[in-house]
Amino acid sequence: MEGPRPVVLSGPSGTGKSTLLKKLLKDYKGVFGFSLVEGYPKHYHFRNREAMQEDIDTGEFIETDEFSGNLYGTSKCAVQDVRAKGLICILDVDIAGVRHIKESDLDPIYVSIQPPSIEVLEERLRGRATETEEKIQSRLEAARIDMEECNEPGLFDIVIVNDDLDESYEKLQSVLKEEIMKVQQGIKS
Ligand SMILES: Nc1ncnc2c1ncn2[C@@H]1O[C@H](COP(=O)(O)OP(=O)(O)OP(=O)(O)O)[C@@H](O)[C@H]1O
Repeated sequence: MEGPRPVVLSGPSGTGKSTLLKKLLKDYKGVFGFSLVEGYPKHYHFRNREAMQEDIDTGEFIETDEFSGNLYGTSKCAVQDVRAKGLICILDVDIAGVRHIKESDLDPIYVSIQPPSIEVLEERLRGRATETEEKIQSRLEAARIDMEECNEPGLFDIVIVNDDLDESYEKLQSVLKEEIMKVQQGIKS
């Protein structure tokens, strides 16, 4: 397949994925891209519910979610579109999404961002002050599972324990170096 490999960023909520991603987007302008999200019934990229369900059933979607009757998701096709533009497509998915992508032919680089400990994660979630107590508890529960499963052999190319932010960012850049260089060379030529 043409174009740079996509990147899967996974890991518990509050572990620092958005923080690291923001740094990447700032330092490497015009290198990364995001796949469009399609949805029903109220969505900018509107899909007919039956047609979308058919695509979900045949495995065309990497991730879907339904919230208050709104169905939305990311299709493999949308990821390929970003790749065809010569950009590294960023996918922020949970571990179930990672397993699903493994069954596809997307061939991304799999990166897991983990907290140094559950206690530190709790501090970060509380420090962000964006969640209710109930939400914090459910995120911590999901995090415990994620922290265990991320070490499963062959699941991730790299597991970055995000303790020192600069060190984590260095590690992230180094695992993406080859793909970043491909895009930058493409921009120059
Ligand atoms: N290495 C770090 N050391 C200390 N604090 C950090 C570090 N990385 C991120 N943080 C802080 O932790 C909080 C959570 O980070 P962030 O919002 O990036 O997490 P996330 O993984 O993107 O979460 P979500 O999946 O819920 O969007 C933020 O307040 C951020 O500033």
